[in-house]
Amino acid sequence: MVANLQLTAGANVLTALATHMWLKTYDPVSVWAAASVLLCAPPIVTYGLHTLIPTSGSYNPALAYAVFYVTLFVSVCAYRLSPFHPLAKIPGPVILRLTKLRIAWAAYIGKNHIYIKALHDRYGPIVRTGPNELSVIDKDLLPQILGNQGMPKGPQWDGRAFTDGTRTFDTLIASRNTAQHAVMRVPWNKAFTSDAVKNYEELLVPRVMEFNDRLKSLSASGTAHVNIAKWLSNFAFSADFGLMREGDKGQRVKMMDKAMYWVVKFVKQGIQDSIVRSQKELKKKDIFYYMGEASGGSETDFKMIVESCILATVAAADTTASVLCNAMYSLLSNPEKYKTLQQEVDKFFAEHDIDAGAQLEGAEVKFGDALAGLKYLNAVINETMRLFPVVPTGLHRAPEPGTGSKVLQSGSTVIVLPEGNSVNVALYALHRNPRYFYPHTEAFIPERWLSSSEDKDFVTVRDAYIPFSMGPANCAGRPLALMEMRYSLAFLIRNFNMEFDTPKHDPALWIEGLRDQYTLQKGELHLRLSSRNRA
Ligand code: HEM
Repeated sequence: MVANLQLTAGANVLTALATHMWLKTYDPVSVWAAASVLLCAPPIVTYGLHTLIPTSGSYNPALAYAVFYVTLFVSVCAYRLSPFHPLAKIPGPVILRLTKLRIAWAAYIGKNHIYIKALHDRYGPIVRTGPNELSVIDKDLLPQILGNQGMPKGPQWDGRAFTDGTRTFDTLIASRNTAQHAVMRVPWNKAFTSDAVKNYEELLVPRVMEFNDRLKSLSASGTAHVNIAKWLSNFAFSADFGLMREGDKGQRVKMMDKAMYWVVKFVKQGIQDSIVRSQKELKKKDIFYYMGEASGGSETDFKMIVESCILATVAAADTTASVLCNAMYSLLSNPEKYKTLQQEVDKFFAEHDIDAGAQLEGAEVKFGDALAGLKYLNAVINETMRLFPVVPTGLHRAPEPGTGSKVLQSGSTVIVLPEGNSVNVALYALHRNPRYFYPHTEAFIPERWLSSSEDKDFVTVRDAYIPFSMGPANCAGRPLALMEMRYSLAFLIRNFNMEFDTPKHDPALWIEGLRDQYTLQKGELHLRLSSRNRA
């Protein structure tokens, strides 16, 4: 009997160790392969043994499972804590060396950005945030991670290809293969040349006008109480879905807020919308026009338009709205900065004679290039994206499969990152690193963007500021996003007096409501708003 137990236990200890070796060597393995081994290995090995050695007593599957799982658990924990792990020398809390459960909790409550920043404050610019994962905010490592010689997207994007139930749609943002990503990126680059962006300006200007008109009519009889966060989200969606006129009837903005959780539901709606677009609006010179042109009318057209529609909608809409809301919050929290911006904008509108209402009706009035020259406006947008980056922790990269490993070096620190391990660049912590932005790192000071490199008042290390990421997978829509934000902010500041709607709504709740769900999701921002008197 004792010999039987020893035999079963010994066989399953060896099986568990072999399973750990297999997982370690070939990770990531498919869920099915892992589940099959974990479920079937103990009974098969034990049964086989008892069949081969008839004198070994009765077959005991419960004991087999118990020994197998306990051994596997101990082996995995010991390895993750051991000096033999490739990330062993990187500092970080012990619990994160063992499991990502703590990070998963922070992500679940939407506060991953705060948690990761606290880790960097304590452990330095390179932290081990999981058994096989690092978080990095060392600017010298950014090109090696995100740049042309960097790495493709990491495993967080596995399984994120969209499906409508019958077809699968690969997306640019989720592509983990460098060559495939480069091919998929071509139409996006064509869709954001400076000529193309000038065409989008024609579509954008009437939207900005309509947005302002709607707010003006709300405040026609004095002061309007508005949740500007909701209005700005609707504004960002308005070109595609006509929300400003109809309200959020299709619940797309609401769905969007939860999109990172309920991707499939959102995508089914996105596919439906893209079918409508591809049938109706491809002739217009919008993003989809250029996408269609780039594909040359091939049979992949439809697939690409669908994929692009979904990605552009997800990538474009709540990103710009998030920055605009955070800019409003920051300006209203710093009245002297608000005043400085208002003076600059008023001067600009006067100089360009933009105040003659009728002139603004037509989309032919375009001054995006001139707005790009407004120093303080741009400084406000920069400072907002420094403190509130739209992708706070999610720039995830991993060594290209088949390359073995990636070597990262900063000064005397050398990290060898084998396949199966990954790196996150946490913009929220990077942009709030006092090494790069000093003094008053946590404060909203647009002036730091106006300083020159000789300026002694501010340290502003521009290489450490990458709100649109960098390298081959940087934000494809950057020029459009910047243009949209400049227009929207300049017109809001020019046309309205705004203040927090206190005491009815506590502005502090705005910060509490910000959630890191890959993009920075927002809560409500209640303002009192009145139209500014015009001469
Ligand atoms: C303030 C607004 C925006 C910010 C801060 C922003 C930021 C970002 C960031 C940080 C990434 C890179 C993710 C990574 O490296 O893993 C990204 C990717 C992307 N963004 Fe934006 N974005 C904005 C608006 C837009 C707009 C308006 C569009 C298009 C209409 C857009 C389209 C994309 C696309 C297609 C990608 C994927 C690029 C690739 O994987 O090659 N974004 N964005």
